[in-house]
Amino acid sequence: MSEILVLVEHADGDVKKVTLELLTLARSLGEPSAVWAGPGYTDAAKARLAEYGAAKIYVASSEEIVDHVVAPKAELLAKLVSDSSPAAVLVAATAEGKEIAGRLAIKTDSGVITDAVGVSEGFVADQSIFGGGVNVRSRVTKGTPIVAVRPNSTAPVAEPGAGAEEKVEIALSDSARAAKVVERVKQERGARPELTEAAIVVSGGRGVGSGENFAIIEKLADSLGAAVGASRAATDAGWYPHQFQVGQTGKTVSPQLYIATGISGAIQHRAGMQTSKTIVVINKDPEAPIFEIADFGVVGDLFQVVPQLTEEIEKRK
Ligand SMILES: Cc1cc2nc3c(=O)[nH]c(=O)nc-3n(C[C@H](O)[C@H](O)[C@H](O)COP(=O)(O)OP(=O)(O)OC[C@H]3O[C@@H](n4cnc5c(N)ncnc54)[C@H](O)[C@@H]3O)c2cc1C
Repeated sequence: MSEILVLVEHADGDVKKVTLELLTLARSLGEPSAVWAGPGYTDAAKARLAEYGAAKIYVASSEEIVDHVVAPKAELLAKLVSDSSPAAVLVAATAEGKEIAGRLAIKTDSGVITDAVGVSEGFVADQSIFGGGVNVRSRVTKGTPIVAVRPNSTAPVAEPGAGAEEKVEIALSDSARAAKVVERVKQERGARPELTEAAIVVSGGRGVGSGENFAIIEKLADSLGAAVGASRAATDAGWYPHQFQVGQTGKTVSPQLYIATGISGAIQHRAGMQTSKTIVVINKDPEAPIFEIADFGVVGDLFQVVPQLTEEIEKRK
């Protein structure tokens, strides 16, 4: 069976959900080999990768890999492409993943497709463009297909693989060492789950009215153990940080439950949340386009509905 390399995204030793999605996708195309770059590899990480079908796990755990943000990972993948001639390489379409994909394409003289939302037989990649208005199918015609797949495009499904470990030594080139990390400041992580990995997301839009008012969105989110998201209108107004923006130019989420409050449902917002399993809308305008994709809708003032909903949820705990 043809080998598909999957670059592992990990933080603090934990394998990120997007990697489980990529392994699931890779299983439908061939035999996945996970590629772990940098320190932090543990037995738990190995078990997780094998649980989702990694037949092989390449481990390059040199500290040096994280001393130089992106370039070493591209060099590592290029070495593996040259050594084992895989049928394709899948990376997450995160900012870092896309840069690695581009560098790898140059190094291996291959074609690259970014922001895919699916990959099917023959490595034909689906891309959803113009805010989900147009679907494009593309195929790499030169070299090893390199595809950056958007998080939350595939539902992760466990199916065990052999998880055979293979250590990889890599001698970085001078150009990979040309930019070195001089300081790392860890971002404060609150108690809430990470936006793209959360099972429930509560988002607020322009209807929330101010940054202070986002407190009621946060309260509802906390009552459900959810992440908080925001529309671009809310982030552009400075009411909520940009890293929480959902949509075409923000994050793509696909939780079990998405609660949209005070959001009209512009196509660019929908592009980032329309694959959520259940969508609940709270909006005072019954004509708001977001109701078109709602499973449940409440026509009402969010300043009345949201606190009542939070209170009811808290009572039932
Ligand atoms: C290139 C490009 C990229 C973009 N990328 C993104 C993106 O990634 N994400 C994104 O979100 N947008 C994006 N946008 C912007 C997008 O087009 C919309 O402008 C934006 O999504 C609107 O945000 P909103 O729904 O919060 O605001 P509005 O469209 O103003 O809607 C506010 C809603 O709140 C409701 N409301 C008001 N008061 C209350 C209340 N008290 N109770 C209940 N409901 C109330 C109103 O009825 C209305 O439906 C992008 C635009 C462009 C051009």
